[in-house]
Amino acid sequence: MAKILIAEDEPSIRRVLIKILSEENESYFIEEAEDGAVAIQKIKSMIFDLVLCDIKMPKNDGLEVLTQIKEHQPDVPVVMISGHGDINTAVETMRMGAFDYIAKPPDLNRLLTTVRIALDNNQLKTENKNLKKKVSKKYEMIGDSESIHSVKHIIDKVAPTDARVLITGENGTGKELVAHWLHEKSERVKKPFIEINCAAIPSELIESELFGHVKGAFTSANKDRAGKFEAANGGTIFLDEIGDMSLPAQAKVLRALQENKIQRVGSDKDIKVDVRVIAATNKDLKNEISNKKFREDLYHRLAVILIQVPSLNERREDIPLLVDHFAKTIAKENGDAPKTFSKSALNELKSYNWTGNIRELRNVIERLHILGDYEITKQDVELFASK
Ligand SMILES: Nc1ncnc2c1ncn2[C@@H]1O[C@H](COP(=O)(O)OP(=O)(O)OP(=O)(O)O)[C@@H](O)[C@H]1O
Repeated sequence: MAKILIAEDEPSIRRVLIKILSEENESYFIEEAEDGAVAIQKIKSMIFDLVLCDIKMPKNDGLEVLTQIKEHQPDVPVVMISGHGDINTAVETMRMGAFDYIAKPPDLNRLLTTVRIALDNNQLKTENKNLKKKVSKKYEMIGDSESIHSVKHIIDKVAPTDARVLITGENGTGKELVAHWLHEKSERVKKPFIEINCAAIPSELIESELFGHVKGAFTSANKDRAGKFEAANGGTIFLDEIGDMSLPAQAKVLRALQENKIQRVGSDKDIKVDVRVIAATNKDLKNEISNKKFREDLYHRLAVILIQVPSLNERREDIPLLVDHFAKTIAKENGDAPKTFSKSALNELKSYNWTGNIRELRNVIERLHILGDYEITKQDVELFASK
């Protein structure tokens, strides 16, 4: 249900506007203000999705109302209503942040189109904001240990540069989280962050996945297709599980890194790309190099900056914080009130020998939440963690 404020001193025009809008959509909730002062008072006490605002009004004019809206509800779209001779002022209000203006007497079609666009725009903005909030919550990096602080410190130092980063660490230690923050804190943030799990893609498909292909390059290539490198142009590509990439694909990635150019599979045309590369692996790449499974030259190209993400066991002091974080998020996901673990329960969780994978800790908290068991013993932890 959209909440609309109509600020207009001429009763006949106010009536027409209310009629048009109510007929357009019965669910619109419409508030009226007969002068600028009433409009300002309503703006201070209610949240609106749209304001239609006359320019000439007694007490406070449309410009003053607009200024107040920008101060109290900066995101709400404001459509100004201008009479004869107000056109210059109407244009001025656009500079002040008005969404649009319509002339008096209001033309039905123009009014409805403007209202629809303004409301859609507003909804999109709100959805975007919520999405952003969700994304940053999802990527929260919890921890106060020295090791996690040093990871955060490197992220802050390295993120704004274009340096390539190799992130190492056991499964589920938070490598993806680190890659995400390197992008988020860089100037590339408004451009794409493209992730590719090299272990999950069959080796015969990885080249086409990374670099795209042209029609006819192979049997199922029935049209030209861009790959992830092109999709990430201007942004960041995150090559997760790079240690599992085939040698031919490694050779192609190496060329892309050396020359900032790629070729789609089946084409010899170079395509310039500007992509920052971040890679991650849980493998010991030095070992893989000795075993001829990973190219040494590629390693050196990738590992300009090395970030070693500590495993959970190396930062046990963070366990109570993580437990609290997971208990809260799991409770929220289930629509329950968050509960807290006792000190002795936390100590049991802290002293358990985890695999290092943070997901394991989260799973245990989830099981305990489902059972409503927040008072746990060593045996409980062992039982739940080993499941
Ligand atoms: N410091 C942290 N604070 C809160 N959650 C974390 C932290 N580190 C990791 N996580 C969570 O643990 C899970 C595993 O993290 P992530 O996927 O980043 O690990 P990974 O090392 O990339 O895993 P994999 O090796 O399986 O690719 C995710 O749900 C992530 O949100």
